[in-house]
Amino acid sequence: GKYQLIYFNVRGRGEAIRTLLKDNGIDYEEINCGNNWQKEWKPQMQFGQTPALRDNDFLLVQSNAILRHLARKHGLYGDTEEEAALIDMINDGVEDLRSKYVNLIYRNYENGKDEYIADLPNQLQPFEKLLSSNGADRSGCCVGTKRSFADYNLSDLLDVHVVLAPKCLEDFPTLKAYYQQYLARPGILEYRETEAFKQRPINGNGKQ
Ligand SMILES: N[C@@H](CCC(=O)N[C@@H](CS(=O)(=O)O)C(=O)NCC(=O)O)C(=O)O
Repeated sequence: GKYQLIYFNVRGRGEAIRTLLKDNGIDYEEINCGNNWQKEWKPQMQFGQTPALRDNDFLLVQSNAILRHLARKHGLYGDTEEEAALIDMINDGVEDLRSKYVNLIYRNYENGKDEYIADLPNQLQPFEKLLSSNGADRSGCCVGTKRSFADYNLSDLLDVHVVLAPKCLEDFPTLKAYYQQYLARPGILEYRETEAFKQRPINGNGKQ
């Protein structure tokens, strides 16, 4: 049956999942749990949180577990154990920076934005180095020659940071090219022209 993505109407931790599904032509239904979150949806979730993926009668939460589940099922986890390990390593690095970004947005935006942006080059440098050094064939893959789930998570992370700090990729040519290749992918280009994408806020509190 069709997958269901259960999440709020924000990009947040759901957007990497959406772009993976869209870019790979995997059909899914979007369920907005914001309307009756506390009573109807939260109690169903193993950690009381969302995003959640329903795969027939299998309910999975934790955004990175969802990405990995879809990657295993749809061939987006590299071709070797080493590639899978590098994909995991990069995705965990994405998670580290995403957690810092989420903390800024929801807990420290006014007082922390300038300092966060000043430190952002230090946070992006490891990704620039990784993408430059691992011999990826420059087709927009962070590992090897095939897209992986980490590419959707990293690309969404760059996307939200370009909104927060428009010039943040200027000193990182490899990251910038990687991000532009992502935006140019037919599946992504088409998705970003939909009303569903354009109307969706990046975060739940209107800050970006
Ligand atoms: N580690 C979890 C974090 C999920 C999370 O923090 N979800 C928030 C929404 S969001 O921050 O991802 O937009 C939530 O469910 N909040 C509602 C609640 O906690 O009741 C993941 O990666 O999925």
